Amino acid sequence: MAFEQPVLETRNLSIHFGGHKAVNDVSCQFHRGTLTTIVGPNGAGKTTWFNLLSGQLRASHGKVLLHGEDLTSMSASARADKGLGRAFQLTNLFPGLSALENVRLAVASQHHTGHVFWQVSARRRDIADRAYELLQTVSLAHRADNLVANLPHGDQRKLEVALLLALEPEVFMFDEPTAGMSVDEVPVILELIAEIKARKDKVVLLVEHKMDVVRSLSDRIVVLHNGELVADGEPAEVIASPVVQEAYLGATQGEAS
Ligand SMILES: Nc1ncnc2c1ncn2[C@@H]1O[C@H](COP(=O)(O)OP(=O)(O)OP(=O)(O)O)[C@@H](O)[C@H]1O
Repeated sequence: MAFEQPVLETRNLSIHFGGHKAVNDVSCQFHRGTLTTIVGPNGAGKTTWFNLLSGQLRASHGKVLLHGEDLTSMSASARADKGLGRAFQLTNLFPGLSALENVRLAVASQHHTGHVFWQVSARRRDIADRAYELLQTVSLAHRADNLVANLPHGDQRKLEVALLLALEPEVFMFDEPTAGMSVDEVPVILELIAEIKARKDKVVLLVEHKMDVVRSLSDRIVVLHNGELVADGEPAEVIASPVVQEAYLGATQGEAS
């Protein structure tokens, strides 16, 4: 693994809002088959760094590379086409369509076949089958015909994961995927993330505050504090490090323990 080229890399990635350095000089590499959790106290720069990766924000300085290709000046949609997939906390769902229609649209966007008449109906069938299969994967088959606007919050979050799976990205980015979910809904999402990790062919990046989740899923933890990368390594080692204890005890007492 150490000799493999990284799938994703940031080099000196920075963004400044006026004089405030929200992300400052962050360099790290992510390899295929790994799950890395980005932790840090509130305001540390985690979401901003995600935004710089996915293209919602443009860097003031530094680079984002995917397989060595510089994506830094590309739009968010161009980066998504290249393989950077991000779950967007419900903003990419169509509330007026059913759960199945939402997934079908995402699957259809990935199927580029010809327009020969006999191919069209076979293609439609494939897309519908795949969409239904993805709903089953996220335990939402029973909600297939429900309008998204009427789904409980937890089901909407699951649907979002189905949309992300439909896009078959190479890099999965999850920003607090279980936020706002009831306790009984959380395991479905965590198991899905664990399954993606178990496939060993993807890069998974997770922003997460809950330390039990971080511990159970992560191969590696990156710690941001005041926009800077202050620790990066194996979970047990990073969690025990003075810099993490201090960062967490300063802002979210008890969570790092
Ligand atoms: N568009 C913006 N303009 C000005 N300041 C911003 C902007 N976006 C983020 N910031 C600032 O950058 C810093 C990092 O914010 P960010 O949301 O990335 O932190 P975070 O680690 O994700 O926090 P949380 O855990 O609370 O979600 C904060 O001080 C925030 O106020």
